[in-house]
Amino acid sequence: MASSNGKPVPGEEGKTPAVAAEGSIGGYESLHRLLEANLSPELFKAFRFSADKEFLRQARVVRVGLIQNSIAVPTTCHFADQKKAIMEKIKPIIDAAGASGVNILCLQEAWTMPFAFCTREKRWCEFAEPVDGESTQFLQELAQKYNMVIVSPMLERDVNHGETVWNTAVVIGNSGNIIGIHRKNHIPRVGDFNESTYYMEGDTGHPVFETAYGKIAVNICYGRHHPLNWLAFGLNGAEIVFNPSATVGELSEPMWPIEARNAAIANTYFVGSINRVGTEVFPNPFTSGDGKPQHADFGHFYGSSHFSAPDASCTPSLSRYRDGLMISDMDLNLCRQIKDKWAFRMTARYGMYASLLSEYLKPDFKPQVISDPLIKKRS
Ligand SMILES: NC(=O)NCCC(=O)O
Repeated sequence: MASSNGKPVPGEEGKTPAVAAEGSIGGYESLHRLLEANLSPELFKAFRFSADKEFLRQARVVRVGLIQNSIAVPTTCHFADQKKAIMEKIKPIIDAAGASGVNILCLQEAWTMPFAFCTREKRWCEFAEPVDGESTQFLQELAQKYNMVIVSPMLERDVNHGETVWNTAVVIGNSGNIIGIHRKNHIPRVGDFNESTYYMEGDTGHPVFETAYGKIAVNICYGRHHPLNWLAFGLNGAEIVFNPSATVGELSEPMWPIEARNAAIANTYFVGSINRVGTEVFPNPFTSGDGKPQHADFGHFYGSSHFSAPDASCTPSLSRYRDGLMISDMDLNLCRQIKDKWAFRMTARYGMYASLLSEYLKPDFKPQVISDPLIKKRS
């Protein structure tokens, strides 16, 4: 269940990705493991993020967990059986997190269902639940049992507003209470990620949830490509931002190890990145609008969940093809220490950017381009 020792899968050493074990990369569990083995920088070694000892503040070490998993049964099974099976599958992993003393745990995007938004079939909306529905109740019990904050990204049915559907994260406090929700801000329009067929851009802004263990926020999946989204959670004071995701190798794997680390550095907080694992095959084939043949799966969800820290360090990632629980201890004092060191907040020139953005939003905006007059003379 935990991450591997980072060595190539036996018998797969040095093989190209095409012939390696299902989903491995050159015989390594993940891209992080490949980099770790071949570059061996200190920065790839941390499972514990420490901070300098302070005289006037106690250390604020929290234990944080991330769960990545494949679906439990085929997507052709009865919906009720799929929901039941995924809960049964995830429970022992949450139990393991609880037994390990995890304080804050985050699950993957839309964890209660297959990531069926590639299909554009509306029947998958049946998986949507009210914020206080079945999956939340299931997690509330576990949160209370283990005195653990749990972040539950799920498909929400807003019964009070015309039964609308949202991609939502429910934040459950360590007493089993619902602290609040955040709805995904940026909805992808790329590849087979046809999520805009199902739900709209979120209306909850950039909430930071003050929990018993620290200030946390949730930047759901595609929001990780938007630096201002990361910034806004930082401006509201987040110390840990989770990025529960569902993304496939062909589309985003080269970006995956970079974006979260960059966000952690630029915004001086910790980031917990989570991705699904495996290939989910759907009953009916669909097309991607690119002239290529129809297909019945999204591609390979490459896992590779990991933590990034404000000092540019990060953990190795979990496997790109197996379920996993990543646990890391982090001293949240590091956020302020790095703020003091680098002064990114103080040097940020927010006013200058606010003026540019407000000009940009006007219909008569003209980009600030100064042309070389000689170019015009020549043409
Ligand atoms: N779930 C989701 O938003 N995926 C979009 C693809 C990506 O951002 O890599």
